[in-house]
Formats: sequence, C-alpha cells, structure tokens
Amino acid sequence: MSNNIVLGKNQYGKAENRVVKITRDTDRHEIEDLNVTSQLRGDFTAAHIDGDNAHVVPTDTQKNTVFAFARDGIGSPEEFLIRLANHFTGEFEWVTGGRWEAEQFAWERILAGGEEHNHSFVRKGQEVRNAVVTKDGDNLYVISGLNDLTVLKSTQSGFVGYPKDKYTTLQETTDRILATDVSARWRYRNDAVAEGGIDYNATYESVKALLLEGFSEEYSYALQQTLFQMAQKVFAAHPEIDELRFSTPNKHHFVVDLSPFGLDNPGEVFYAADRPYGLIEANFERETISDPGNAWDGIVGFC
Ligand SMILES: O=c1[nH]c(=O)c2[nH]c(=O)[nH]c2[nH]1
Repeated sequence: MSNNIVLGKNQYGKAENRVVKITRDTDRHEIEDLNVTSQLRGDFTAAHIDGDNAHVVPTDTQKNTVFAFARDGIGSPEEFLIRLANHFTGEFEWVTGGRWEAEQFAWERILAGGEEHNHSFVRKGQEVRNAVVTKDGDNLYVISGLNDLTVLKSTQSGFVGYPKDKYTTLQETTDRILATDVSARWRYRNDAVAEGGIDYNATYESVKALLLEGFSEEYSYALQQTLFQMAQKVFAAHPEIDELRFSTPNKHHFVVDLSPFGLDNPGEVFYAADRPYGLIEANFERETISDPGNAWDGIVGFC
C-alpha cells in the first residue's frame, strides 16, 4: 500500500457575499438583494501540495469582484453569475471553471396611503403571525403579533447627534439604509376582548399595514424614533389595542468602498452585514391601560 496521495476534486472561493444594490437615478429607487457564492476550479495543485499560491486568486478578491460588478447593476442573478464566471475564467488562464450560486431575496414596495412607496420596501411573504390567549379565572387576555416582517428604507434615514467618546468611530450620516425584521406584539383591551366582536383577522391586516406605513412615511432619525411613529399609527387607528411591544434588529448596510477598483459608490452598493446588529426594543402603551394580568408571561424576546 502506498501512502502517496494525490489531490482530487477541489474548489474554493468566498461564500455568501450579501450584496444589496440600490438604483437611485430617480426618486423611485430600485432594490436588488443577493447572496452570492463564488468558487473557482482549475489548476490549484501547487497551492495544495507545495504551498505555492501563485494561482490562488484570493477569496477576498472574489468578494471584491462581486461588489464591484454590482456597481453596474445586477439585472438577473443568472446574468450576474454568468458575468462572474466569464470574468474569472477569462482573466486567469488556470481557472478553467467554477461554481457561482446566488439566492435572491424578493422585495416589494410598501403601500403607504394606497400608493406604492418610492424607497420603502418589504420582503415578500416573510412574516409569521402569532397569537397568545391567556385565561386566568374570569379574565381573558389576547396578545397578537408577528415576527420577521423584513423592511428596508433605502433613503430618508440618518443617525446624528449621538454622544462621542474615545471608542466612537461611527460617522454621522443623514442618508443611510434602515433595515430591520420587525417583531411586534400587541395586547387588546380587556373589555374589548370580553365583549367579543373583534375581527382579529382584519385587525391583524390593519396593524401590519399601519406598521409598514409608519416605517415608510417619515424621515427616520433613529430606529427608536421610527418605532414610535409606527406605534402612533396603530394606537390612533385601534382603540381596542392598549399595548404594543417591539423587538427590532438594526440590520446594518455598509457602503462598500469601490475606489480601489476605480469606481465611485454614491450610496448604491452595500454590504449587508448579518452580525453584529443593533438590537432596538421598545414597549409603548396608552397612558391608562387595562390590567395586563399575567398576559405577557412566557412571551420571550421583548424587554
Ligand atoms: O437607529 C439607530 N439607533 C441606534 O441606537 C444606533 N446606534 C448605532 O450605532 N447606530 C444606530 N442607529
């Protein structure tokens, strides 16, 4: 038996490049959102056997290429991946092939006041509705909610005026992407629940629409303030709701520096980081509310 080994199939690259392209030539922005994996195949024997990297196009370069190509627009995932495939195999003669894969996240415009919004979007078909009913003696409590209502504003959001200390590196901005997965729970007033007659399906659809409108309509000075604007809408339209709680990750989108590739980036190509994320939680309630009793017990994920 020989212990000599030979290299078999291999490929390498950068996985899950989360690239968000905003096209903002007009006030009506377009969004394209992909998760791109690039893997090269070819003659990489020397890298594995001899530690010679002369053929190893860095995974970092593959990542940069994904972001740089997004500057020209994505079009369709298929066309974007074909462009990457042709680029890597055309540019480096020992790269004879590869595998390029993308997931595309679909967004639709938020309807605010019946109109499609220019720069506020909601991820398609994502949220999960939930409900908790508690009965304690004669008391009946109803809490409704949703998770993972993913929304994004491609402009009309900023973050300025915060305290700075020696650990602060964040630059103030008056134009950034604001994105979050909304988790919200709302509690119905006890007497409204006891009387019966609440149309829970209709109220769910209405609250969801109001949350989306509240997210879209105004300039956002912080996610905290946007939550308040969303809550105001719900409380104004639904006297039968006493309390509303939010837990919302601030899903950071960083403008990619394309200058090393001779490209500008006027807020069009973003790296969508998945962690760490800001975590913004806030509860809102009417000044006078019905007694919540033990209705919130066991509902985790809110402060
Ligand atoms: O909307 C925001 N709220 C914050 O509390 C915060 N902190 C931060 O670094 N960025 C942001 N953005």
